[in-house]
Amino acid sequence: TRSTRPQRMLKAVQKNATKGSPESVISAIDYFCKHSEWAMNVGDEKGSILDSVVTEVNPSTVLELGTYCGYSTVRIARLLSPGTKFITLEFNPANVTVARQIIAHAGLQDKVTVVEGSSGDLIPQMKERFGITTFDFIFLDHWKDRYLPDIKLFEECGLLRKGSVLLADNVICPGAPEYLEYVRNSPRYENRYYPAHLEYTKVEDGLEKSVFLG
Ligand SMILES: O=C(CSCCNC(=O)c1cc(-c2ccc(F)cc2)cc(O)c1O)c1ccc(O)c(O)c1
Ligand SMILES: [Mg+2]
Repeated sequence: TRSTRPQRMLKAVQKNATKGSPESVISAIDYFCKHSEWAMNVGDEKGSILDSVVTEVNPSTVLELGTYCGYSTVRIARLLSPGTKFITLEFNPANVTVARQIIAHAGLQDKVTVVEGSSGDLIPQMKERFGITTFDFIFLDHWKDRYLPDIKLFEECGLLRKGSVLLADNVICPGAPEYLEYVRNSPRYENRYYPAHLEYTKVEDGLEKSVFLG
């Protein structure tokens, strides 16, 4: 049967990227998406903004929602200090399989734990299953209609501390209007919008950074 787009992306990484080099894995995926097939990775423009926020926060605990093929997972993991606890959640088991191989090709398999399941089920298990008390940095890039229920879940589960940073992809396209309204109208968050474009296109998109004030 016909291969899937994530499987073709993995083949492109295995063919064109140097094993153990996160930068070459990132470049190979961006090249594939620009010249072969568009895919919903955060991409190079928004990826550079992600890099700058991760570097600024220098987190000890990180959660990513929406691994997909592991592109942003590799971008984040390559910047983390040794000993950082990094967990990424993916709903689709086929994507988990591809992501683990792309992360391994980058040599970053020891830096991150890829967990299969839905965020709604897994977020309440973070403390007991992974020994997390709070997250310093959270990257939201999964279903756009899950951003709002999941940020409320973080609050209810006590997974945020004063200064925790949340960065949300696609707040314009496909859009997360209810999430934006919530964080921008809540006195508990300080927000900043980073204008950019939908990965590999000229379509308007952007990232919203929200700092929890406690
Ligand atoms: O897609 C999902 C939900 S998780 C991925 C969320 N991410 C997105 O949806 C997402 C989408 C776009 C985007 C797509 C089409 C456009 F025309 C414009 C933008 C861009 C992004 O950067 C994104 O992050 C899923 C569900 C069940 C499964 O079985 C599975 O394999 C996958
Ligand atoms: Mg996205």
